[in-house]
Amino acid sequence: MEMGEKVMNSALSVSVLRDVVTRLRLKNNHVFRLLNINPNSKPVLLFLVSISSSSLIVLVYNLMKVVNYTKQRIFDKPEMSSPRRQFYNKSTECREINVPYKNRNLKVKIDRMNQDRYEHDKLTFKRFTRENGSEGISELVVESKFLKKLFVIWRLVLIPKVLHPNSTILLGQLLCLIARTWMSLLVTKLDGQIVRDLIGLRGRSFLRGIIYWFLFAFPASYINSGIKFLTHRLALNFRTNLVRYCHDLYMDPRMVYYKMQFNGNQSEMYKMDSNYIDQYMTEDIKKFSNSLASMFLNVGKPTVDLIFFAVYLRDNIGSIGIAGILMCYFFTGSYLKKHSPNFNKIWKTKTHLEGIYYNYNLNLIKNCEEISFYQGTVIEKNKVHKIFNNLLSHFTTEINAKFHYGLLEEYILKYAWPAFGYFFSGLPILLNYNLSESDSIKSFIVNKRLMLSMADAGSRLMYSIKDLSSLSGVTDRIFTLLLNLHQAHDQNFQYGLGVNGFGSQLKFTSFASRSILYPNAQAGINGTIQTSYPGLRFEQIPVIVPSSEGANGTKLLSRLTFKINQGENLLILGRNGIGKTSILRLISELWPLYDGLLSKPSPNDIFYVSQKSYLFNGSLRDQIIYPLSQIQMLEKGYSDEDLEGYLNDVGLGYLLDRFGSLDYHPNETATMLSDELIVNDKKVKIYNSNLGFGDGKKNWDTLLSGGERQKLIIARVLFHQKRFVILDEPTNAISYDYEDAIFEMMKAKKFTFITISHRETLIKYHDYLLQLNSANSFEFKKVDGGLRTFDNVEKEIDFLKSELSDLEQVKERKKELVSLLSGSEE
Ligand SMILES: Nc1ncnc2c1ncn2[C@@H]1O[C@H](COP(=O)(O)OP(=O)(O)OP(=O)(O)O)[C@@H](O)[C@H]1O
Repeated sequence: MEMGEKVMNSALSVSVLRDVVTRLRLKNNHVFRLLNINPNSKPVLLFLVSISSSSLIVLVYNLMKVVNYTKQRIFDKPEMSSPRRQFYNKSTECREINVPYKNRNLKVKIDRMNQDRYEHDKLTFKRFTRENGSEGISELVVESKFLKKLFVIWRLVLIPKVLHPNSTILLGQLLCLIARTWMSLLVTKLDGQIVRDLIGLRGRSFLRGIIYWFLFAFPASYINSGIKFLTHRLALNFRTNLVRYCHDLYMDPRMVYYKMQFNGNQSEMYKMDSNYIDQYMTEDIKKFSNSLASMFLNVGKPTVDLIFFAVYLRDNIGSIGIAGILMCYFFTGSYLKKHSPNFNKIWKTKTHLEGIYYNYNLNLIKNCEEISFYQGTVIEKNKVHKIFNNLLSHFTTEINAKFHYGLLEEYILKYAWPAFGYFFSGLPILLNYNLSESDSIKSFIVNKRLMLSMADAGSRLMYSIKDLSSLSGVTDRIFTLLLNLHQAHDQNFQYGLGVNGFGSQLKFTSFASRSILYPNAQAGINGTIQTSYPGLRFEQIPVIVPSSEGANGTKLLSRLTFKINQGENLLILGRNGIGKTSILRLISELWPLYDGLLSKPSPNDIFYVSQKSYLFNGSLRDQIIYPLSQIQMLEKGYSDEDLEGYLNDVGLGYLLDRFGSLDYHPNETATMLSDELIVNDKKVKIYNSNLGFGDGKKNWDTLLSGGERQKLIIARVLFHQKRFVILDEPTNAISYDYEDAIFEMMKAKKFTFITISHRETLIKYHDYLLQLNSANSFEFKKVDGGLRTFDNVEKEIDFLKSELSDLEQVKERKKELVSLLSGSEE
């Protein structure tokens, strides 16, 4: 109803306007005559065009709203909602996600990831590194490879094809800029006319000039706001493209977010500290998008102005005059540029130091409890002061450099250039004695205004060098980010080699050619991984920390060999730092297999539990079902009652009483966002709390104790019911009685589990023991009914002897203590 009214109003406004125009132009022609206005003059026409086009835009906008509203009413009935539609829309080949907006959920469509595109783009980056080498950091005001890098980002991410919405916006921006400059010329002429009429005491003409001025204001305001709107829109589109591109690479199943730490670019040109990737992905992308979008405005506007004004001025002051002005601009501008500080370097250092300062504060918040226990306030304060002082001294250097440059800049751009303007605009009047006084004033006003506008355009162009310099710095950072992401995303990712390994097929090259290219990386990734194996088998596998040294890197364990079948549980024991978790990293393919054969079940049949309990910002339910969503859980046929059962199994049933329900979210506002959907023919309420919104004040890590967190993770294991579970120290914070119950339960539920632990007491729940003694020594044994089995009698005798000697030592110690106690009593 409301829509209909809006359409009617817009249609009415257009017809009323047409009516008014006809009346004004035809019937009331005498009004124009009275005011001395020409109905066909540019101000009148421009005024009418801007009014009618804005009415048209309002009409089209409202019509589109009505069409969309009707389409939604007819096609998107709520009862037709299916859970699939929420995540993957087959008809449109895109993913839909819910984004909270004004107390409701907006469905945002995200195009499906096109792997081929990224593989193709990778080639461009590889070619770039090959052709441009890896020279040191640029000392120039604008980075030496700036344009090349910008071109790569532009072509691959910002505007990947000619017919792209962003090209349309750019074209619109250019047209608006030309229109604006043209209108400035008209206004300049009008300005001269008004002053001439005033001096010549021509009242009616003066009044006409004022009316024209008011009429001009309409199209000029439209165009100025249009330029600003298009600039903001373009910046937003650039940012969206870049963020999605980075997320596609970073959040890939190839686990780029993990591998980034091993991407060791040594060259300054491509170096990136993965600890600060958050700053690259958030702040830098935002800065890059904003400064690139406004760069068109900052450079494009004065350039268009300069060209237009110069051409127009040539008619007034002649070619020699205009050449003189431009020469003055050129020489003073070059002088200024020569004395400009390296804003590119200044900006890059500032960003880096700010990143360190920001990360330090983040770390302090994250570890506040630990630091408080250690009473580490003083040392932390010293550290933060040191970091801030570095930032402060950089700011001081920057301010000083800017001050000196600013002096020169102000003198030349603000005062010298307008002085040239006055001089050259006065020349025609001084040299042309035949002009009347009012005509020479008009000519002077027009020329002066044009000169000042030209000087202003020139100085804006010079000021934009500073912007260009910081754009060059941020382009460099964005290019480095994309390059590093592509390197870590490469199928043949060469750990630790960075640019040297990017694009090289080390795996397949001959030993001789490899040692010439990379003297340290003398052996590549030669291991074989076999999946869908009904068990776990390690055949002659070395455990090596990934690095540029390749297979010659730090060897934690050598030639590890063991095998278990489905249904047989394994315990891995060993001292701290021997490489237990690293075995898990090999199985999950986070680390490369440099040699040997690894046979493992299909990835869908394995569930990994890491040493640190990973709990995140979401509801209690989300913690149990991670990494599934609530809809996926319901689709699989699980209900909240099942989850409550798992919580009871691990002894956390009381959490339901404490928090009220599984919907509990540490951040209450997040649970308010809900959706009703039909899943498996049942109407269910879906909470979007797993979107991760929260104020961060309360989280599961602070709400639960260490043991409770581990129990919650075990509930997660029970929920997923994968055949193979690999657990890294899963119960080290859980009391012995519950540890017993948990392992018994997992055995009863017929999980095949591989446990990494220090606790020998866990042997009784396992069928096999892998005892890691040192880098070159390990024992793999079958455990029988909780007792160790031995390969030969000698070994069993040795074991019993050591146990007996331990017992003897204990007896001796007991005697000593008893005698000490009796002595003290006496
Ligand atoms: N990304 C890495 N870069 C360099 N060294 C690493 C890396 N990850 C692990 N290491 C080293 O590998 C060694 C084995 O680590 P791992 O985590 O496997 O030990 P662990 O046996 O599980 O020890 P713990 O029982 O204390 O958990 C450690 O000395 C560690 O410093």
